[in-house]
Amino acid sequence: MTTSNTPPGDVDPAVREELARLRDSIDNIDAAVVHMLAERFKCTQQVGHLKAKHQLPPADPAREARQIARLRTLAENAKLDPAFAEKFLNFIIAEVIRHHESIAEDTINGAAPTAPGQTTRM
Ligand SMILES: O=C(O)C(=O)C[C@]1(C(=O)O)C=C[C@@H](O)C=C1
Repeated sequence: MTTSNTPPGDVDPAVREELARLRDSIDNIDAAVVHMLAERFKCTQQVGHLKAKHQLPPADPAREARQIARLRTLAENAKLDPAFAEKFLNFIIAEVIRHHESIAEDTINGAAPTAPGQTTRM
């Protein structure tokens, strides 16, 4: 593997162009990921309110196990490391559970509800 630190000015223009093209795609994908995550959190906020209202536990390990199994299969089919997919889902779900707990606490304390998309109160 070459690890030489070529100064930016010395890079072949064709290489520079290809890098810029790939980075444009990466930026588009990152934007899509952010928008999809925002939509997912809008759904989970509603789940959090529903669970709090009906005194359901924030976490549902059986549902998580099904999600992980499904995502690992999707990842394998998409040639994505299933262990990474599982870690990523667990990371997101941990944040969701934190939100659910906070909504449940606020519901018990009669705090003002958070606005859609807002995860913490001002
Ligand atoms: O489906 C639920 O019950 C949720 O609360 C959503 C969600 C998720 O983010 O997908 C989060 C926590 C649960 O442990 C399982 C799944």
